[in-house]
Parts: sequence; C-alpha cells; structure tokens
Amino acid sequence: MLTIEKVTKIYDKFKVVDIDKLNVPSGTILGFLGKNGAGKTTTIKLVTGMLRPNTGYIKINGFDVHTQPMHAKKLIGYSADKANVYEKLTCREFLRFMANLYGVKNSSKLEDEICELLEKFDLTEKADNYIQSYSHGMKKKASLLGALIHKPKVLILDEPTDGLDPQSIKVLKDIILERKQAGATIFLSTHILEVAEKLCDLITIINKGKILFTGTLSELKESMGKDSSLEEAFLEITADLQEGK
Ligand SMILES: Nc1ncnc2c1ncn2[C@@H]1O[C@H](COP(=O)(O)OP(=O)(O)OP(=O)(O)O)[C@@H](O)[C@H]1O
Repeated sequence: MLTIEKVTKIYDKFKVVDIDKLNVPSGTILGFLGKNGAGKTTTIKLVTGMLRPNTGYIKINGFDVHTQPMHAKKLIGYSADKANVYEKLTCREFLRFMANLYGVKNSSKLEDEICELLEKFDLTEKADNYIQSYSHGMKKKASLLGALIHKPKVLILDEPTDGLDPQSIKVLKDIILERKQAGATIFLSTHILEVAEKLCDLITIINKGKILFTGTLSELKESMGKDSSLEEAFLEITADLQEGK
C-alpha cells in the first residue's frame, strides 16, 4: 500500500509536484501518466525517499518514507528511468549485491532465482560480464532485475519499458502481473499508453504537478462522456489544461 498525502515539491518557487491525495492499495498496478515535465520522476523520487517533500508525507505500508526510512525503504524495489546499476559489477554480482542490501542472504535458492531472472530476460550469456560493457537495453534490464530480486512489497518503476525489446517487455509485463497476484503494490510511470491500458488497474494523469484524474480506465472513459481510447482521453484531458479550459 502506498499513500501520498498533501505532498508538494518546490523548485525555483514553482510547485513541480502538488498532490493532495493518492492511494495505491496492495495488489494494484497504478499507471502514472503525464506529459514531459509533468512531475512523474520528481514524484517517484519523493516516493523512494531520494527527495524530501516541502510539505506532506508519503507512507509505504504505513511507514513514513522520511521519518521511518529504514522500515519504508526495505519494502521498496525501484528502477529509475535511466538504468541505476553499478557498472563495475557483473550482472550476477549486482543481483547478489541488491538482494543482500535488502536482507536476502546468499543461498542456493537465491542463486536459482538469479539464474531464473537472467534467463527470462535473455541475459544468461552475459551474466558474468561487467555491466559497463552492456548495451542501453541490457543495462535497463539489469536495473529492473535489481528492483525485482528481493521480491519487494512495493515496486516503483520509472519508464520500465524504455529501451527494452518486445520480448523483454512481454516478460516484464508477465512478472509485474505475477507480483500483483502475490499482493504487491506496483507504481509505474510510462509514456507508452498501450502498456498502461493493458496492464494497469488504475490510471493517474498528472499535469504541472497536479493530479487531474485517478481511477480505472472505464471510469476515465465515463468521465469523458464517450467511449474514447486511453490515448484520446489522455490527449483531451491534457489539451484542456493547455488551453486553460
Ligand atoms: N532539480 C531540479 N531543479 C529544478 N527544477 C527541476 C528539478 N528536477 C525537476 N525539475 C522540474 O520539475 C518539473 C517536473 O520534472 P520531472 O522530471 O518530474 O518530469 P517528468 O514528468 O518525469 O517528465 P519526463 O516525462 O520528461 O521525464 C520540470 O519542470 C522540471 O524542469
């Protein structure tokens, strides 16, 4: 469960994030959508505790990210928009390191889980090569595996499909659905509306730091008063704001 309450983040006197309330229950995938510069990455950095809000609070399964950071951060798996990996490690070493960081001890079970994830993402052959030698997409996959290896209760993914090939996108979607079935909370930002449409239980649209809509896809269509696609609804909602309607 993820709770955002009265959170603002101010840069140069502007509120780049100004969220009154957002709840993502356990066992739910929320797609966080918005135009470039809408405030998605800043919100994600606030949720992961990398940034401190000017006002308000964020809770992960009831633990405040800023006043109880160890309890809250232990529950989070995070993959950044630009792959957050240690390039001087091999991918296998990186995954062991990430698991250990979150309290998972070295064991044959962990080694099996690492092998399984590497295989699913087609990284087995290069698993013992340094990440610095990887392509952009391979680094992104390593970063995603680092977020998944400890089976976090709350998974935060910033542009998770960016740079991935279609096979890996399918594998990632299946893993996200499995984690949801297991009761995880998944918060993902994306510009790929097809990903949001197919995968997400809830959609949030943010613009200029403020949430314009949160609900299911059918509620979004209902609010538009017609049977529009997510793309049409997204363009219409954000265009209205641009024109100051
Ligand atoms: N460190 C910073 N200093 C000043 N302004 C910042 C800083 N970080 C972000 N901003 C501003 O905050 C706003 C939101 O940026 P953010 O990166 O959260 O957008 P985004 O929705 O993730 O965009 P994109 O889809 O392009 O990645 C932008 O106007 C950006 O210029």
